[in-house]
Amino acid sequence: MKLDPFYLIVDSAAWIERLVPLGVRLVQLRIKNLDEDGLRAEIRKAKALCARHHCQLVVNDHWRLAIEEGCDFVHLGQEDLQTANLLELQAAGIRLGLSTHDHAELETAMAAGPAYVALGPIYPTILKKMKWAPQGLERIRAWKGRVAPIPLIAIGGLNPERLDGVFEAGADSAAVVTDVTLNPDPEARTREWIEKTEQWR
Ligand SMILES: Cc1ncc(COP(=O)(O)OP(=O)(O)O)c(N)n1
Ligand SMILES: Cc1nc(C(=O)O)sc1CCOP(=O)(O)O
Ligand SMILES: [Mg+2]
Repeated sequence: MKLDPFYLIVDSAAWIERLVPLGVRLVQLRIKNLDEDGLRAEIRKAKALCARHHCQLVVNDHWRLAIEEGCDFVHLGQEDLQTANLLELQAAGIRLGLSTHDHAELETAMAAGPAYVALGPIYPTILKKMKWAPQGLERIRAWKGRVAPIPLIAIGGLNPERLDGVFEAGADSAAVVTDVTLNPDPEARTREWIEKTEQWR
């Protein structure tokens, strides 16, 4: 499976409405702290927008709502994996993206039959506190050897200047939050990411 090399992660359908029409082809809806009705409405809106703009939607964490809303891709971390029902996800035909941060997590992820594996944080991230030190580019190379032909996503502290290194080390896609959403001009930054990743598309 080929994934787009630019993987945008946002925390609302409003962001999707704003940025996906610019040509984003892979987006994750990552919402924390919203009640079930609110989440369902966000997922529904995101799904409709993504369908309209030919963009692959990945729902973070909320796998049961993703099934109920007819979504086809879910991202789970290792803690999420402990409570998710993989058989239910499989029966619903949902593809699974999984986070990894060390070798033990990589073994767990590979055993779950993922559609992609994410490795992070490659560089320091300001989005959330993490217990792992930055992985660095060599770690991408090591992960690639274990994960291929399953796509490998790099995440954490990425920006357009860091993309050459990340892709040369073997990542298939680069995931980003704050470099776009905290940028003074998110639309211009999104266009920059799309252009910069064109050579790997
Ligand atoms: C592409 C991608 N990679 C990693 C993560 C992190 O997932 P997780 O460890 O479950 O942490 P939260 O994002 O849920 O805080 C991700 N969401 N996407
Ligand atoms: C959500 C997330 N997961 C990570 C992991 O390593 O699993 S790093 C990360 C934050 C990514 O945000 P930014 O692009 O702003 O650094
Ligand atoms: Mg999670």
